[in-house]
Amino acid sequence: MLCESLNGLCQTCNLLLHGCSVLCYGGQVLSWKNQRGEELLFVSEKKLKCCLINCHDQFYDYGCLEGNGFARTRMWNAENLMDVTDFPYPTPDNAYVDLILDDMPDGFPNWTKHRFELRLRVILGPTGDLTMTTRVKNINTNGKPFSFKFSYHTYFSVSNIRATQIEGLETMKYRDYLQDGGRFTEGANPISFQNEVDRAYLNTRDDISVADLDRLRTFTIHKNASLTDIGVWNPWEDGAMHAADLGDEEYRQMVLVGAAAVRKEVTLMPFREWTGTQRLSVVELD
Ligand SMILES: O=P(O)(O)OC[C@H]1O[C@@H](O)[C@H](O)[C@@H](O)[C@@H]1O
Repeated sequence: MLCESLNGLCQTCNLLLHGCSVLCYGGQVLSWKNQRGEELLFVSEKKLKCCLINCHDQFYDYGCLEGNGFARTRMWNAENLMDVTDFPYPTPDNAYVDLILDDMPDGFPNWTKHRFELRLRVILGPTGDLTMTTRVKNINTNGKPFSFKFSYHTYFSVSNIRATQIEGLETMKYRDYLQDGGRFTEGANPISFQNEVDRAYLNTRDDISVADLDRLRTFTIHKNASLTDIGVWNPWEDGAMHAADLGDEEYRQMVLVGAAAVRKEVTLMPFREWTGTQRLSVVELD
């Protein structure tokens, strides 16, 4: 692992020299490349914030908290996790980095009673697979449980959103955040994109694919059982024009598909922990 300063502001940790780079700001994976050195993740040219795998918790119960959680806008620290517990154990042919966020978030009046520890391990495997495991631990000393929801925001780079399909979510139930979170059932075909999509597919299978039909590239997300759901988002033209952190045309080159636990809140008693793992792999035909 090699750590360096980026713009004097944020520390990045590079896993191997070419494969992957992780940003301490927000606990985000900034770059994941294939063997030809091509970037597989989407990075907005407009702002750093819209980069890639955005690991964060959503503490929905607490209305005053930032939308989409606070972990993504906090500085995490690189710190090796000594007790491995449920974390995938790094082997000699893996490269990995451990990040921690355990500060009390300031300015969240309804959250001040709770102390938590968030850890993220990012592993780059010998075949280029990228595994992220997040552990949330309740370290309250006041005997109180807390509840949260969680999602990985994985921004895949695609050549053309109109030639992008998601496979594995057919016939699944989903919440549509563009229709007040209403529940619907997906049709029998792979998902394609003709306009804005902002959904959480519920209780999905564990392997979901994102096919870039123009580039003959297929990403697969493999998730563990504690991540029951899959979030899918593309803001389309109007949404991109109104998003402060996305260029007007950038919606064409990205799709957010990430493992999540949003159907039900996770409730943790003091000193209990929860882990959620997603592994990304890519297959290219040319
Ligand atoms: O910019 P972020 O935090 O990655 O979020 C992008 C989108 O992610 C989706 O999952 C949310 O439902 C949207 O509301 C949100 O705008």
